[in-house]
Amino acid sequence: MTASKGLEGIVATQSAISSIIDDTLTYVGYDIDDLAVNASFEEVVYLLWHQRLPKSEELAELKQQLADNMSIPQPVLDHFKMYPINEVHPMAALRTAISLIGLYDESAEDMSDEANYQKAIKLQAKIATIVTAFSRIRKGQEPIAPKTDLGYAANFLYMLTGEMPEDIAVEAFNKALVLHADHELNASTFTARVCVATLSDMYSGVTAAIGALKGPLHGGANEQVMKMLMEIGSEENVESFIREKLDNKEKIMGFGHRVYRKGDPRAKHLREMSKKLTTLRGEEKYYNMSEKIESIVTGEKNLPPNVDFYSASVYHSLDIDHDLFTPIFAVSRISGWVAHILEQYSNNRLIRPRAEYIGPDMQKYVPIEER
Ligand SMILES: CC(=O)SCCNC(=O)CCNC(=O)[C@H](O)C(C)(C)COP(=O)(O)OP(=O)(O)OC[C@H]1O[C@@H](n2cnc3c(N)ncnc32)[C@H](O)[C@@H]1OP(=O)(O)O
Ligand SMILES: O=C([O-])CC(=O)C(=O)O
Repeated sequence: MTASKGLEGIVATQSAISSIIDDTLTYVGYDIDDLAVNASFEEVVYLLWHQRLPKSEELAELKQQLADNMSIPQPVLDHFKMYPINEVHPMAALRTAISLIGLYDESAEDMSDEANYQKAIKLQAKIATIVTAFSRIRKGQEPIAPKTDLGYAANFLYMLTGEMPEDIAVEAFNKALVLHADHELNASTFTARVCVATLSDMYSGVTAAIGALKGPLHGGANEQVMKMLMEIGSEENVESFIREKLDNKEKIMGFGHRVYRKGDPRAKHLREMSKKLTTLRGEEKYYNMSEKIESIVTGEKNLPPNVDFYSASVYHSLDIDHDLFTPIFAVSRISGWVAHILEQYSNNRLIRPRAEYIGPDMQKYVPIEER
């Protein structure tokens, strides 16, 4: 038995949800470039959960179900006030809150297909409210109730600020949600599948997935990218900052990928949005700095940007707090986690790989007084 470090190159499951072949990403066979330009996030959610695009009445029904399920139990809101909220990372708060809302769902342990589908809707609906309510409560503001006539992207931005978002912000946010929704067997999705393959419940699977997404080698990279841009501060500083990091063999956040070699197809959409939005906000410097970083890192290391790189300046341009970038990733990716959890339940087998043992051999027990 020989281990593949990080399970590189191991095919661990079959899936009909999304695929990455020759650097092309598809959701259920639809190219991400096509969906990014044409689809609403709700259509993508339906696509991932049903493996087909919705007809208009099916889409309307899903939108209604999401709108009807957005409120969260008062004890979850009260819970945010119980700890030093300004010292807590929103991803940690989200991880706990998702687990907590499971306690208020009477059907949490009901493993029927219908109950699991209802849980999917509840989770997708409530995660937007959790993230926005947390953000407001920590600023001493009251949470804002969703508007049932708004789409998912618009509602998120509305609940965050209490103001009706501009069309351009809704369009950009919707596109970002579409681009982040699913990604084959990435670390957080794999985590979710491993968890529920024990026949544990959906809340456990999603809670585990949030924990995996939080790390800076995965979804947590988008916040780190913004931190780096702020630290660099100006275009003139890019060259020396990045070269020093590369010389010190430090990783540049937002670059590299386990699967893509030539590049992440999502990055170009985010690059385009970053250019447009930073220009509109008079903050072109973040786009210009990003472009310069890209040119150095690709030139020196042949590492293209991943989805996390330009999403940072996009979210910054939408006036979103930097530590909410990864929770927003989760708001989108929960659609993929849930799709994979439903797929895992539908054809389940316990996921239990082996380890290549490299520890000592043939040891004899030594009584404690003789050690
Ligand atoms: C949504 C997402 O999860 S997208 C990924 C988000 N994560 C990041 O942006 C963090 C930065 N990137 C990375 O850490 C990695 O590229 C990962 C985690 C994405 C992929 O990791 P792996 O496939 O395990 O590649 P690994 O970390 O082994 O890197 C291979 C080589 O490329 C180098 N490398 C990889 N990424 C980077 C980077 N961002 N900056 C500099 N060097 C890098 C490594 O140092 C290593 O070099 P070596 O062979 O000389 O030791
Ligand atoms: O697939 C991966 O390893 C990481 C990634 O890009 C994602 O989850 O979107």
